Amino acid sequence: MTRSFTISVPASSANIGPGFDVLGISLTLYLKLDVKIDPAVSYEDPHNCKITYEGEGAESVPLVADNNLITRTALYVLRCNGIRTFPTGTHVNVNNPIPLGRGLGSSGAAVVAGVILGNEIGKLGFSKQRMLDYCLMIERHPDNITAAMMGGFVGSYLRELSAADLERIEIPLAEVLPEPAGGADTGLVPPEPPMNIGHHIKYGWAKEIKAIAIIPNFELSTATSRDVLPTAYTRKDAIFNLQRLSVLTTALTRSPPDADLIYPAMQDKLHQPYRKTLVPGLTEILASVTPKTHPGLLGICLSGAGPTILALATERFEEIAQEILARFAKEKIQCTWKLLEPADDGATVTEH
Ligand SMILES: Nc1ncnc2c1ncn2[C@@H]1O[C@H](COP(=O)(O)OP(=O)(O)O)[C@@H](O)[C@H]1O
Ligand SMILES: N[C@@H](CCOP(=O)(O)O)C(=O)O
Repeated sequence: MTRSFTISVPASSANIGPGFDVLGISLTLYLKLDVKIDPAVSYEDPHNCKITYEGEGAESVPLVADNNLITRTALYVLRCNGIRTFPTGTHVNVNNPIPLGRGLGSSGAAVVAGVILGNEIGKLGFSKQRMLDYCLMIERHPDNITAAMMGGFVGSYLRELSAADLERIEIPLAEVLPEPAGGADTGLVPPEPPMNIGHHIKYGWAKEIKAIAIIPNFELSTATSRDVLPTAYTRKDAIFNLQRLSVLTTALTRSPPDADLIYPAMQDKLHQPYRKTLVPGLTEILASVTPKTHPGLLGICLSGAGPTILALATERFEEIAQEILARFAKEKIQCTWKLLEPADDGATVTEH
């Protein structure tokens, strides 16, 4: 029997200033997979999976099942559960409006979509909480993944794992995801993730607050942007962030939002100062676009690992965006911008 369904997963912005690897907001920009399984059709593919792709990344994303992040993730979930390939006649059409490598959680959305795809195809019946465990074996900071899966404005942490569980989660990624084998199935059974790796809480969000994403026209991989970070911090800098984080999560729930509280609470000393070398103009933009110069602005930060800038505001969205665009233009960087809101439902599956 033919089956078709759609998986929808939102983009996300991680960190929100001081919440490095902790805070995330899902955003109303959705990666969509239209999946059709027709056993009467046979695709010439060793994994029985035909991938078609539209949108961001269409020129670069591989369309081979064991090489594409979405289907490779789905294969990992299936193989952990004793299923080697997609069912005969699987067609996955990807529609992706999330720009790649810009700090808007494209890889997080792809991993979440892949885990949900594996769960649906294998009829595994996992809860979102269990699916998070699978996601966290692949993308190991929980901020984007949790926001994309659960939706809304979320805080998350990783449970301290037992020595045996730690061994399972610390194995190299190449041993978790099936390696592109050019068609040959190596027979590898990947390790199942430990239970309940990630814990999260969903905060409220003041209805007046919208998110302006200013997106530069260059990619910055999360890995490169993490490589510039130090391995140790001073107590002073850790306390600086913790103090702001403790205020910010509640300040963003209060109506009307208080810019005097939120703007300083979105300052950070753990990642943004180190990433300025990768995003020309970053320090100047963060310091000079303020609620005083731009009424309506509440706070401003690097979105995820960058290079996108996220400005939270209640009004004058166009004006704020144009100011940041002009500042990037001085650095010879062209940008686009989008006005977004938290995507409350997170990832969803709709049967047709
Ligand atoms: N829709 C997608 N399909 C396949 N691969 C994707 C998709 N989205 C992202 N990726 C992979 O993730 C990479 C970007 O991840 P990353 O550097 O973490 O940036 P981002 O901030 O966008 O998450 C891309 O280069 C690509 O390899
Ligand atoms: N906390 C991570 C978040 C990375 O987000 P992405 O959207 O850039 O993938 C980090 O700051 O490295």
